[in-house]
Amino acid sequence: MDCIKIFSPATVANVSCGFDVLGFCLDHIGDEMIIKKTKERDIKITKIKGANLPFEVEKNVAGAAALAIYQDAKPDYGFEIEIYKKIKPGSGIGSSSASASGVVFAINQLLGKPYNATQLTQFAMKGEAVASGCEHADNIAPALFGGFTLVKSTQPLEVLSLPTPADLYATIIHPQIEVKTAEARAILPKKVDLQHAIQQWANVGSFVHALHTNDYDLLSESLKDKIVEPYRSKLIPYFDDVKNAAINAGGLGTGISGSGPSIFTLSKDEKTAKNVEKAIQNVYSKTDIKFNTYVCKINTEGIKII
Ligand SMILES: Nc1ncnc2c1ncn2[C@@H]1O[C@H](COP(=O)(O)OP(=O)(O)OP(=O)(O)O)[C@@H](O)[C@H]1O
Ligand SMILES: N[C@@H](CCO)C(=O)O
Repeated sequence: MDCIKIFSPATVANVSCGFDVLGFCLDHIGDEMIIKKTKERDIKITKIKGANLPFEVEKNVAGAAALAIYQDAKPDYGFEIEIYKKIKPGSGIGSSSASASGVVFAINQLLGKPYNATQLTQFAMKGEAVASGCEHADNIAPALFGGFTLVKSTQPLEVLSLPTPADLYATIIHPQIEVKTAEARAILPKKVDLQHAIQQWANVGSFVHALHTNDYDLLSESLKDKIVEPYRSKLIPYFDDVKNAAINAGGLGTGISGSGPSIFTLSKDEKTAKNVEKAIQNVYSKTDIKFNTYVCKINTEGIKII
């Protein structure tokens, strides 16, 4: 195989209680990428459509991730990358991660699949660091593994695949403002209150248990964030109104998607997820902020060849 076209999905990181460790993968929202083998032994980005992003390999997360896997594999050929961006950079639904994880998935296929998903996550993290200034994997892991994931540790990297309850849906609202991950990380406190930490790790444990037991009530009770949301919600206009509207419409829980500004709500069926969509559209349609909404099933497959 000399050329491959892939779909690289959007993802929701943090999932309220699991800052930097929990994430899940969305269906139908995602970027497309075409990667070709070339005779020249280097990495080139030849086309970017849909967003104004750097073509310099080291400055583009796709380029930086591609370099990481390329320098490890040392093939006697190179790769050209075409990026068709559908996920707006700075949206909070894993735009940078879609590029980083998509490119390493595609190059691995062209190399004959020598690497496993954990090794690919490690390479993609080098790309994610270009966007956010630190190597976190909570968007990359769900894109590469599919479904819900928990990043148990980054050094050494260990990713756990969690079960996905069959009827779970996500509603996303993306207000058209940009929140850069690097900036949303910079406003966070370096130390946390012990009482808040106790509640937070109880919620992470409960959330993981709820996924294993299909316990939607427990899942709903665990979707809380005492540590990060109080700081970041200030960057997202009408966040509390969206949260109240989503819960009143039957959503299980609402939180900031990744570093925002997108907001996610989990629901226990598609009908409720669509009612949540209407309710949150109603909040933003009364303002002058442009927005998009999506209702997605949880994507258990992750990145796929198209
Ligand atoms: N291929 C790429 N795709 C997306 N963003 C890129 C890419 N290459 C470089 N960037 C830069 O990364 C930043 C966007 O990444 P950032 O992590 O801030 O947003 P996000 O991925 O949408 O958010 P989140 O990680 O919270 O879901 C922008 O500054 C953008 O210019
Ligand atoms: N865990 C990351 C996800 C965004 O890339 C954060 O919230 O900063």
